[in-house]
Amino acid sequence: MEMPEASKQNESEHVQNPEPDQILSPRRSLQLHQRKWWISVLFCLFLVVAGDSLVMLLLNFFYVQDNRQESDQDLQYKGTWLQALVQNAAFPILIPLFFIFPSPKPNQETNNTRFLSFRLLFLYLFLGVLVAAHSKLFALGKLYANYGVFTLISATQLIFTVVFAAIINRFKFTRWIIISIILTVLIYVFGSPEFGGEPVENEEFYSIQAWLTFAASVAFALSLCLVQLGFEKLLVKTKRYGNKKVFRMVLEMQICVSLVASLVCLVGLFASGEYKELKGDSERFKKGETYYVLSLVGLGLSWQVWSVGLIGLVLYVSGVFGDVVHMCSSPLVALIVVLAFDFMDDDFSWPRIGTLIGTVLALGSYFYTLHKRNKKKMVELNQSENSVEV
Ligand SMILES: Nc1nc2[nH]cnc2c(=O)[nH]1
Repeated sequence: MEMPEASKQNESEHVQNPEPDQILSPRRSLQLHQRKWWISVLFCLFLVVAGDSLVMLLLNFFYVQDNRQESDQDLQYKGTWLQALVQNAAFPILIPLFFIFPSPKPNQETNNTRFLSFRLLFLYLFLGVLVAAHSKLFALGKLYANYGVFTLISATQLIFTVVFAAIINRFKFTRWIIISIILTVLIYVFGSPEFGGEPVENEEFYSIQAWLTFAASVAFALSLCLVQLGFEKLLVKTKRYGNKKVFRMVLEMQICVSLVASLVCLVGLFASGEYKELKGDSERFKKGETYYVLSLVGLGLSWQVWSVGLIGLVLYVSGVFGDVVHMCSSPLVALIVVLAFDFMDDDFSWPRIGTLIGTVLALGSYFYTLHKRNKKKMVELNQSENSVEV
């Protein structure tokens, strides 16, 4: 059969200009690929830890500056739609990055089918609503009672992530991953930072807080596993971005999901009437309205840094690993909060030093599994090369 002209041209271009990876031996190419992968993983890990630290610093700044002692009792529980909106709304800063990052050629056979676009659209819509829900629920949960109780209940997010990952992603657990998960839960519970948004004693609602935080943890865990499923089944397997996992996928996911989540939170802000309080809130801010706006902008940007890192870890490794890194950052965040704020009774004592050491062990044992997986791939390649030579 006669080959179409365009396809002939494509093929000859392909032969004349092979991709850099194709010039190298398979072994060298795998080595380079694994090195790039490690750099991407470490970069995303850095983003998650930096995002977590910045968010907690700015949240503490926000609530310390909010002059609640000087106003009527119950202001503490308002402003949660605003917090949920801030968690998602700064996504437009990612749009220029999306166009800067290179996109590999899409696969001609599978790209642009209507069915695929519909499924992807549905996934982004569903994830957007889920992210809006956990943003709002976590914001409420944090403000309803003691932060120690909040971390105790929100530690279940990792347990839910593990369960969903086993069901949805068919996640394979190793002994080292299980050790890492157990250590992470302990670190998160015992190494939590101080939080300036705690209510005073007569405002605490433990039973409501428990349910809200529980629901937030389930929604967060489900969103991580669905993001992973979306990457695997809709973006990578269908070769929408060629054969590779590329950072552009992370940006696409984050921009689309945050757009939907921001719209939901915006509707919540107006429908609940919370928007009417923004003026009073900004006037009550000790450092003045400019700092009120700046702290919200800073929070918005910090949440984006965190989310991009988290989704990056889901793409390159898994939802479980993303959650492990997020929760392991807790002792480091606690240390930064001790250094930055002068909260009563908040010091970096031996139990917290212990959680910091635990963090190294938890991440170390997960990294050990990742290292072993990479090594296994290299050994398999060597074996297949040897069997071809024989
Ligand atoms: N997933 C998640 N975990 C948290 N731990 C403390 N705050 C949060 C939050 O807002 N989201």
